Amino acid sequence: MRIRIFDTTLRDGEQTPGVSLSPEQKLQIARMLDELGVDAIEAGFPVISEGESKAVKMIATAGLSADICGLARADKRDIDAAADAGLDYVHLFIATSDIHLKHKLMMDREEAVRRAISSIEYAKSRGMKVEFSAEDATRTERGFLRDFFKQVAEAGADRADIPDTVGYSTPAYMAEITRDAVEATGLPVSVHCHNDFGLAVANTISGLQAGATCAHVTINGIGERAGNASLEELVMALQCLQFDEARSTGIHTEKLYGTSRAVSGLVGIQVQPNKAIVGENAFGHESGIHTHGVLSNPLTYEPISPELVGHTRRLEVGKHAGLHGMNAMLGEYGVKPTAEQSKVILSRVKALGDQGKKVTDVELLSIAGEVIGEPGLRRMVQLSGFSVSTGIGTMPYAFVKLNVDGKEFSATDYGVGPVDASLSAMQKITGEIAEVRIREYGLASISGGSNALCEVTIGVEDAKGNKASARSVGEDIVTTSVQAVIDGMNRIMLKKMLGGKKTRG
Ligand SMILES: CC(=O)SCCNC(=O)CCNC(=O)[C@H](O)C(C)(C)COP(=O)(O)OP(=O)(O)OC[C@H]1O[C@@H](n2cnc3c(N)ncnc32)[C@H](O)[C@@H]1OP(=O)(O)O
Ligand SMILES: CC(C)C(=O)C(=O)O
Ligand SMILES: [Mg+2]
Repeated sequence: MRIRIFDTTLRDGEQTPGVSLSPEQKLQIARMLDELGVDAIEAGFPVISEGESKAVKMIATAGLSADICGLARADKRDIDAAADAGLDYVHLFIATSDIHLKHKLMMDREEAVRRAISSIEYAKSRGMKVEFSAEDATRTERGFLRDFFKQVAEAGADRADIPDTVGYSTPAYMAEITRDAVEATGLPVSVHCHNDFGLAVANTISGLQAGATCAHVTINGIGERAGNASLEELVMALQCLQFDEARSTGIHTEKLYGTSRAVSGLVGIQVQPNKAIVGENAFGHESGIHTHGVLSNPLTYEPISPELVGHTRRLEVGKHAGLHGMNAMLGEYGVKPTAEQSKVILSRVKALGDQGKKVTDVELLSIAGEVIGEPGLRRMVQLSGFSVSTGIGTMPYAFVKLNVDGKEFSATDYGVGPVDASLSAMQKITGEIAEVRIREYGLASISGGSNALCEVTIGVEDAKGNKASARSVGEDIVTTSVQAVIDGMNRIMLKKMLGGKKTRG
């Protein structure tokens, strides 16, 4: 069976506290969603602001293949705003649970039914198709919910949606009320599940198994509070797991990782490393037993291949590493130690791990270089001097001194902030010695408080197109940024130095 993917990244996803997109950014994401192959895009909630209405209009007239929809309360003004934004498909909603009726809408069930019916009739009179949601359906008295949906269908709605507004349902209950809604309406039914108890995807699947044919989802699972069902998790689960009946989607799965990263950048929300399918660690391995298995056959410790979702496999070394994985990593650089040398290298890697340190591949190569007597395998770029000044009413300014293969280089520069000034000064030196430029920079806080740890990820590239990325974690944003660039440079220089050589040792 073909499942319809209704993406609400631009509506519920944008309701994530602190997230706000310009019309141009919304259009950019809508185009990506369209290329990803979603069936419907909830472009926004037109009545909420001028910019939102403009964004919805831009998306509705962009010639995308997906159906474009907008949200509206059971209120004439909202429906007019949706129609005026050029929509021919509106997502109407009204709450049906007693807690929402009594404490939020201050109306009884009969009034909610009347408002639902009149809003559907009005939207239809304005020439729009209607998907109707019974907000907080999962906390609504079951008999009333069934009856409500029946009347929604009789009033002319084209689709019915079951929102688990505060993520309160269990998979079993989602199945029960989905069966009710399908029977009561005879319409195509959607499920819209929130993740407050981490069950959004499980509840969505359960609704689909019980007869729903459409899933409301968001990229990276962003949305109100703990978010919505994640598009990438749902799509891959439907495609790869064992179910009673096969369910497919029109998603081009190889675009999932790229879309996830692009949306993350635009909304300013980092993807957690252990997020299923698209997290940085989703196909990352350090443990020796796992890397050994994966090297022999990736399916030993990966349920699907990373290429299927546009991701890449990554091996790391550290306290949990084993010989097979470590040797494979060294092999990627053409370094082939003897069995005895490997054991020594591994014990030094583990000793660093025991001190709580992360071991990058540059450090691994440097240790290997010392052990096998290959002095070239070391950090060629070292920071030998650094100062930065910043403040209000002054231009941030940085001085950087690098030791590159025994030679000292220094540079100064200004920037919009201390990180920018430092990286511009570094760029002057790296450009001069190796034509290396910084092409990506990302900064995230990984703990709370003013003494939070920050994580910097960078991508660097030389004139010949050699690329490297590096990640650095530290307490100081500026020095951590500088360290990340130095790690990236060392990687590029090692890659260049080892290029072509296949074996050593
Ligand atoms: C579960 C969900 O995700 S629901 C969607 C949530 N999304 C948003 O709220 C988007 C951003 N919202 C906004 O910009 C504003 O809240 C607006 C423009 C929608 C409304 O703003 P305001 O007029 O200032 O009202 P406010 O937000 O304070 O209160 C909500 C009003 O909507 C009413 N309302 C809520 N849901 C519905 C509904 N489905 N149908 C009709 N009215 C509704 C409330 O009763 C309240 O009405 P009142 O002002 O007459 O008391
Ligand atoms: C607007 C509705 C469908 C919603 O987002 C919810 O109830 O979670
Ligand atoms: Mg929602």
